[in-house]
Amino acid sequence: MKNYNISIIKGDGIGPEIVDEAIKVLDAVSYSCGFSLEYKEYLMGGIAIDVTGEPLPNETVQGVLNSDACLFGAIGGEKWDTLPRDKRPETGLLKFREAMEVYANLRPAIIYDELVNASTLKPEVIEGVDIMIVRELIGGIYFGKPRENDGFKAYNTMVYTKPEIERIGKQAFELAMKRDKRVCSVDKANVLEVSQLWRDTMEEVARDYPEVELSHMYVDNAAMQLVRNPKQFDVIVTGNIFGDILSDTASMVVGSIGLLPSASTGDKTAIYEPIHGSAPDIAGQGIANPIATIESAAMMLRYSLNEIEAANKIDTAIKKALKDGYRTKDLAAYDAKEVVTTSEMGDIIANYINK
Ligand SMILES: NC(=O)C1=CN([C@@H]2O[C@H](COP(=O)(O)OP(=O)(O)OC[C@H]3O[C@@H](n4cnc5c(N)ncnc54)[C@H](O)[C@@H]3O)[C@@H](O)[C@H]2O)C=CC1
Ligand SMILES: CC(C)CC(=O)C(=O)O
Ligand SMILES: [Mg+2]
Repeated sequence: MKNYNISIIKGDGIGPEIVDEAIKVLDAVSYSCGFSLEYKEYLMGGIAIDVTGEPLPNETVQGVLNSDACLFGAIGGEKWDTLPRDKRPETGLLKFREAMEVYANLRPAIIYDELVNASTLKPEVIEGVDIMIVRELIGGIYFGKPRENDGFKAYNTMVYTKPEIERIGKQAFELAMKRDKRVCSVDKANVLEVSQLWRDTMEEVARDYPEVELSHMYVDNAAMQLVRNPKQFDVIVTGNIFGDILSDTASMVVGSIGLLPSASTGDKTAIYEPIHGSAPDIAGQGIANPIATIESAAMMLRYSLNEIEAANKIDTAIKKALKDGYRTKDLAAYDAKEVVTTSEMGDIIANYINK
């Protein structure tokens, strides 16, 4: 029987709640498809600070590097917000992504037929939406130096090199080749030098993909177009901060931030994580939507473990749970037959794996 080593980072806030549900579903699907998963848990974020004094213990990096794939919840919370920047949970996460060299963050935003009414948009605008946001994850303004805040003047630096843009561009075009062959590159080239390099480099990458149509859009317009007519997008490729913001917007286009999964990939171990944060406002209440994390686990099976049948089974089980009217609180107003807790939603999806 095939056995995979999975590193688990639950993190803070709702992190442990949602990751536990994804593990429940992974256990059901691995049993059903005849492979096994061995989990090892590692610390990152606020919990790691509390236990070890560091937001990213070295053991976590080594453990994840030695695993086949990593499933991650979320980190952060008010308790750690007053720490110096380099000691904060978010810095641990950024350092983690950098250490794993996961430069490509794939964030699919797909409307479930069962949740068309949950979208903030009209059904005719939302039906059939299937967007892949390809966000550059280890460069740009979140990482650029110099960065400083001396209490009077503060600055950050947005930097991209041509090779960094080329590698994320190639990822976007490769994905587009398997989809509708359209890439929209989002930047702010009317104002930023770094965006001009981004745009010019995307044009160069596009020459190797003559079948793919490349368009460019300024990020302010892209934010508007996402809610005006999301179906115009197939693959969106963009930098770190723009992708961060646009994917949260895209989540409400398809109904809830609790629905959007992601894969953070590079040449080492990939990390699978929901796009949302640790949601301290709802932590411990059993109302978080675990679907984004469960779907991230499905992406892990598909991309890192090549267990396609198992990934498809998770997709089908999620759709069945939604079709049968089960909703967590975030979606309670939309065609709910029964409003369920985080843990009940995990149970329902796990039980539907073999039905
Ligand atoms: N990848 C990560 O670990 C991330 C961590 N963060 C951190 O998370 C903390 C909270 O940040 P926020 O800006 O509040 O963003 P957030 O994404 O945690 O929450 C934003 C809003 O969405 C809701 N929400 C999020 N996930 C949900 C789910 N699964 N089901 C139902 N509702 C959900 C929350 O209750 C909140 O009202 C901060 O410390 C932030 O730095 C933020 C984004 C990503
Ligand atoms: C701490 C942030 C950089 C994480 C975030 O908002 C994200 O990756 O979506
Ligand atoms: Mg974000």
